[in-house]
Amino acid sequence: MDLFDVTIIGGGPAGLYSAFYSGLRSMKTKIIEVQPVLGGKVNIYPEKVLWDVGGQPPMQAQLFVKNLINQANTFAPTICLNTKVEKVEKQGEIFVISTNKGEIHYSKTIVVAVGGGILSPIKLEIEGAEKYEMSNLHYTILGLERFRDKKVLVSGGGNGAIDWAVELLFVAKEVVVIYRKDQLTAHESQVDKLKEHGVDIMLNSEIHSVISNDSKSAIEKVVISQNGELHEIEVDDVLISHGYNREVSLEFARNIQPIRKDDYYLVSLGQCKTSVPGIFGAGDIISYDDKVGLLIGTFQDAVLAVNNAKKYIDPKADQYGMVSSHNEKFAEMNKELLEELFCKTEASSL
Ligand SMILES: Cc1cc2nc3c(=O)[nH]c(=O)nc-3n(C[C@H](O)[C@H](O)[C@H](O)COP(=O)(O)OP(=O)(O)OC[C@H]3O[C@@H](n4cnc5c(N)ncnc54)[C@H](O)[C@@H]3O)c2cc1C
Repeated sequence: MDLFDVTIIGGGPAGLYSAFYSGLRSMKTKIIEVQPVLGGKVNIYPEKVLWDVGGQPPMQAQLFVKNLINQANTFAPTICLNTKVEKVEKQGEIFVISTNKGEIHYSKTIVVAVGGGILSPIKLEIEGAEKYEMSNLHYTILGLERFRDKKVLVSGGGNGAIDWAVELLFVAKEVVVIYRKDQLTAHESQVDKLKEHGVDIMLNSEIHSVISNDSKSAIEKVVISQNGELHEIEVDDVLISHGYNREVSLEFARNIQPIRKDDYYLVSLGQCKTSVPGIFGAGDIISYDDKVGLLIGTFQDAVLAVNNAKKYIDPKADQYGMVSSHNEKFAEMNKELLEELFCKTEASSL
């Protein structure tokens, strides 16, 4: 039996940072991820610029994911892609994890980092809307250039929608935002940017129907219902950002059953509240008072989960890992990095 100290279910930001941190704590680590790539839901906004990750310069999400994956690989965890965890059981002291491939994985502890689960965007509920997905109806932005000099209607008022609207300001000819509530719910500074650019923000508004071109392959006009009145708006592209449906199909054996609050697992100091010890949680899937569903939150969650997993396996272990500047695991790597930096400084001063 190939027994791991910790098996991390989900290879998004929380799972990736957990893998780095468990390596730091000398734990034999495995990540199991259902998608063919690591990075979690950050992969649905690859071109978005992230400004709010502490200590990082503003960077596109795809570079952030690349950095996260590199960091997660520091201690060479075992990584299983295209593998969906279907069931977790505990036999004696060991967790037995079954996957959709019929494989069984064995682990002393589990970190649940399944985030939003398996995501699919909430689609526009208009009959036949799917046929425009091949042309100008979008649920995410995979390349901003596509929208250069276009008039784009963005439907949605949360952070996802408004962040996209702000990104579009720099390429699109015109951006119009519509939202069904009477107030946008996104971060204030982003909303302010839209206002500064004079973006037309229609509140209490929903898409009523769409009017297509003669070939019926693209949306030409969107009919908006606002306070009972209908308005037609000409568009080049429509971006729907109404959130995501989540499939959280991970099953726990009857004798485990984590305590949930809505769809989320309740944790205390990284430990999932279940009837058996040894299951920890990190990232968007967990809930505790004032939990922040942002990237920075996932890192703190991961550290707590891993430190407590370490302590569970070895009660005599330190509660915290040594900070990287003092940690002997990095001594050789630090030397190499510093030498490289020194050479660069020498070269630039010549
Ligand atoms: C449009 C959008 C924009 C955002 N912008 C920002 C931003 O600017 N700044 C910021 O800080 N945060 C932002 N966020 C939030 C941020 O992306 C999340 O907080 C973060 O991705 C959560 O990481 P996670 O690892 O907990 O979950 P996820 O990223 O959801 O990763 C979970 C992983 O688990 C996998 N998984 C699920 N079920 C299983 C299973 N049964 N078996 C195996 N694998 C499984 C999934 O495939 C996924 O890869 C944004 C989110 C969205 C949707």
